Amino acid sequence: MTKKQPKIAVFGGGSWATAIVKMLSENVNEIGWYMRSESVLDHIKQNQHNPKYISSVEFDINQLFLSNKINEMVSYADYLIFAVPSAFLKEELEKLTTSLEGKVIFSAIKGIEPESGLIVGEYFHKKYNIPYDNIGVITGPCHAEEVALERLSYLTLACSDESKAKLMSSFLKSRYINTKTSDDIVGTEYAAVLKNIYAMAAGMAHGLGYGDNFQAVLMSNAIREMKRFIKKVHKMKRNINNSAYLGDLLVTGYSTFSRNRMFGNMIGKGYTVKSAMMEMSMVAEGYYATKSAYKIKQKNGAKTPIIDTVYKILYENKDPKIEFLKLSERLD
Ligand SMILES: NC(=O)C1=CN([C@@H]2O[C@H](COP(=O)(O)OP(=O)(O)OC[C@H]3O[C@@H](n4cnc5c(N)ncnc54)[C@H](O)[C@@H]3O)[C@@H](O)[C@H]2O)C=CC1
Ligand SMILES: O=C(CO)COP(=O)(O)O
Repeated sequence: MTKKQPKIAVFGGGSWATAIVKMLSENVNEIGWYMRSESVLDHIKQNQHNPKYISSVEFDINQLFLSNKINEMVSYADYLIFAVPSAFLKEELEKLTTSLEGKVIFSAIKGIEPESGLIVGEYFHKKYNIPYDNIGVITGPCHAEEVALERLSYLTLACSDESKAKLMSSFLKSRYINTKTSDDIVGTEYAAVLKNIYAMAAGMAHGLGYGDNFQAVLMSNAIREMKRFIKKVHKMKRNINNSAYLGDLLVTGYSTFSRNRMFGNMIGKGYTVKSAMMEMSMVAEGYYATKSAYKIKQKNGAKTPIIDTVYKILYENKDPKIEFLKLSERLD
């Protein structure tokens, strides 16, 4: 007798949730997809694509179980993938009346829940009593736009229970998606959060007129800073040069698809935080992450000149030009 395949659902209606549903649709017969907007769901049902995010991706509606009722979707699924921006996670989860007991939660969110200052895995563990063996992370250098184009991409699936990481890997792997598993759920999550801050720094530098030579030094310093930071929060043997850490830093720091880089670029060019936010139709997680990461590093004493610089510019209204001059003297 073949083992029953667990039911899987994606929570979120943005670019990344849409890309994840696409990747799953290569392997999974029925995928649950929750998002808040009923009108977007109706549009998907009628037109087979998400009207707002990576709308070039076409879905086979027969493969989708669509709902804007979060409790209905939680009851339906065994494996829950969250791809809601971190700033809205708490608000979404507060709608839950259905228990999360026994569910396996994978976070595809690359951010820190702002109110608690916790990475998403820790948030589910501490606030919803989910055991760490039932928590996983979907990460890696991967932009939703390139998934839509079916350009070869690599994901890392992290979970302390290797069988769950492998199962998630089998759901996502395809002709254009390669997967790898890891047991570093804390380190991979922090890396995914921090690289957004460094990508904002890269964007700021570009907006200020620094060139490729400077960016290479910035990225080289960023990976060392990331290593120091992660070692303070969760010491274990890891290779920081792996794709989930260095790879994701590089794609976000260099890609024109990166929203964090775009946001930083606007700040470097002289936009205020408010005007840069208004200009963006998508989420730059690094903005929120900077505040949380700065607080964490104040507690653990990690040396983080790049995070400090970005924090001063975004939250203390300091002049990017002056702060980058000071930073440039600290880089090597
Ligand atoms: N876009 C990408 O290539 C990747 C994104 N991620 C991560 O995925 C997460 C989601 O990002 P994207 O899908 O790219 O975002 P997006 O910018 O494409 O979409 C924003 C999403 O936030 C939702 N939203 C806006 N206001 C909301 C509210 N008040 N309550 C609940 N939801 C609200 C929108 O409906 C939309 O679904 C982020 O943590 C991001 O770092 C991770 C890997 C790749
Ligand atoms: O995480 C990402 C790529 O791996 C997406 O980065 P941005 O949110 O900056 O677009």
